[in-house]
Amino acid sequence: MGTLDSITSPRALRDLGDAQLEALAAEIRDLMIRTVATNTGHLGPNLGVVELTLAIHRVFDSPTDRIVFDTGHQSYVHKLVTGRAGDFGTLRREGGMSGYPSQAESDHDIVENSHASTALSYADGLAKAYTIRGENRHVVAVIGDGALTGGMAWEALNNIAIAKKSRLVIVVNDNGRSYTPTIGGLATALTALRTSPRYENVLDLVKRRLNAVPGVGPAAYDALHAMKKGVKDALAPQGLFEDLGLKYVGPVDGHDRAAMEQALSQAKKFNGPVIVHAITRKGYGYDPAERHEADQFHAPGPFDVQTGAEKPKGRIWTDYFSDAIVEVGERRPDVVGITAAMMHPVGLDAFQARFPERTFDVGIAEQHAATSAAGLALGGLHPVVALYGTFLNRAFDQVLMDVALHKCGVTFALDRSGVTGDDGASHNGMWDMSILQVVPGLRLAAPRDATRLRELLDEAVDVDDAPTVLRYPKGPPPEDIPAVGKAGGTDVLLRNGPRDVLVVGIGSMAGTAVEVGERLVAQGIGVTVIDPRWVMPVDPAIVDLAREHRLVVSIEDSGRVGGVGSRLLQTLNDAGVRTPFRLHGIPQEFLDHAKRNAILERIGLTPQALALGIVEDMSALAEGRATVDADRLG
Ligand SMILES: Cc1ncc(C[n+]2csc(CCOP(=O)(O)OP(=O)(O)O)c2C)c(N)n1
Ligand SMILES: CC(=O)[C@@H](O)[C@H](O)COP(=O)(O)O
Ligand SMILES: [Mg+2]
Repeated sequence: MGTLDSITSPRALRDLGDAQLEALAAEIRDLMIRTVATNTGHLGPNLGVVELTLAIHRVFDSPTDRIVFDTGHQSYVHKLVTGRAGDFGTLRREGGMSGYPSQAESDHDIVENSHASTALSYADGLAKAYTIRGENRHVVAVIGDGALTGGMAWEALNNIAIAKKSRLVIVVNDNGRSYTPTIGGLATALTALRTSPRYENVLDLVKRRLNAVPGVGPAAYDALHAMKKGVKDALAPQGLFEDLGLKYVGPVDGHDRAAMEQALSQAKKFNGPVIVHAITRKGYGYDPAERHEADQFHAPGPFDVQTGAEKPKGRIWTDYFSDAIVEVGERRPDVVGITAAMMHPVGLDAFQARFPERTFDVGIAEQHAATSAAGLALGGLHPVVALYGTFLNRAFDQVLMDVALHKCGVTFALDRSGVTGDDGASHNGMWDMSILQVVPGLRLAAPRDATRLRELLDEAVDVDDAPTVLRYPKGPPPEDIPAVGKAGGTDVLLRNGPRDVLVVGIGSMAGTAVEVGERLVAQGIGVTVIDPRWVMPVDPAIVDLAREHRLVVSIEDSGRVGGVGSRLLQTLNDAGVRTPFRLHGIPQEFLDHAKRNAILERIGLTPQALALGIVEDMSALAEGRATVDADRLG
């Protein structure tokens, strides 16, 4: 029975002595390592915030004081000390604990969105609300150095700096990395502050001298603080936070829990906005994570606890994109690659190794990525911006008004599109094919397999007068799905019997569509299965095919509302084609975390469920029931 089991509330942490807290930290690390080794998750980030989180919960009183985690991937320790240690074995399991804060799990959790750089804005709002309501509550925001490279964080800081009554403590968890080392001027400024030895040595010297003086009291420490400010002004580079008018405490060793508590207590006393700059190491306390070259076990797959060796995983869509973009780079010297702090996860690392001067990591700054890509295109290059689908959401206006309005030849490669599953609601790439439908001139492709990914990427980078988008899911692609014919630019994947049902399989759902077709054939229903490849603009050949069939069914791994199916339906309406239409996609709701296949099963995007639905639709048609018109737009 470890100490952790006795921590049913964070207040219990205050009764523990130093030795018990040391033991607790070790117990927490051990549990996280063993659990993530099988469940997967964000081990590196959480190993780096053990002492920091314990200190926060000992100085502040959650949930009266609110704790907001930016991105939320580093909230395991917080969960463990807020009464959820017993459930930790269900981490990222369907029906189990989320890998991010969850209001449904605990009233200690408040922000669930896993999109980075939002915490300071939430915290600004919360602190102002408590001030206006006269509630004596502190807000503590934990934000990583990577998340600080996101524009929203600076929009928030600009406001927080003048919100003098906000009892807001911002803990900058500075481990120098996003996945890879954090880039940019901010990282340089943080590093300068973190590593100015003269600043540290002078302060230690002053502290030692003060301690040697008998009867040193609080006045002397206030004098030390004033001196520290003077020292910092004199020796350390001007803190960019102080230039904004924010109080600054640090840098503090984020693994020295007592030092963190002292800094947090000092910050708490300010009763106004203040930054506590904590220096930590990602993966701290687990050698395989600390030594992990690529990303210090940011989000490892299953691994061996003893050695840290990750279980080998087969090639995923990302790997095929990685190979294809290098080949494009070989033949097209004008093609450049852009990532938003996810060089390896999006598969641009090989391109970077081959073309370092043509690869840009812009930090967690998708909006800047999109508009700087427009600049690169206006300057005569062809940028390929590689993102996760869900993170394109925040750059929508940039795609619309900075890229498309100017007809810039920018290609967006959206990995993790469709249902991703493990990372919960804000990570599913289920929005891109809806929001991009309204962008004039934009061309959107959804490859069904690795061969089509390569083909479509080649076609996309040849378009220099409009934005092009490729979107593909998490995980391994299917075996190649050959076409048996063509209709316009559309691949025909299966044709059998009379023209009863036209099944439009979009991207990763093309394979499912073929299986649906095969089931229909077995039921004596005639079927044509097609893959549009380019889903925007709509291929006129599909309108002709729809006219010739008795029922059209679209299947997409994207939100139903405003997606490709909706666009196709509207196109048919506009062409006066009244063929009954059934539209299948992801229900427009926030999906709880679970494995991708389990979610697809639950929402009916499986060959069995889809085929059954079509058989029902066909009999409804035969009996003159009008249900299949339910999806027709007015
Ligand atoms: C808008 C957005 N872009 C990209 C990501 C992917 N992502 C998750 S964590 C992370 C790195 C975060 O670095 P940092 O804030 O320093 O936290 P650390 O992992 O170092 O604790 C990134 C890029 C995201 N969650 N949100
Ligand atoms: C927190 C975050 O946004 C990323 O770390 C994400 O969890 C990674 O997802 P994949 O595991 O699909 O690369
Ligand atoms: Mg970091």
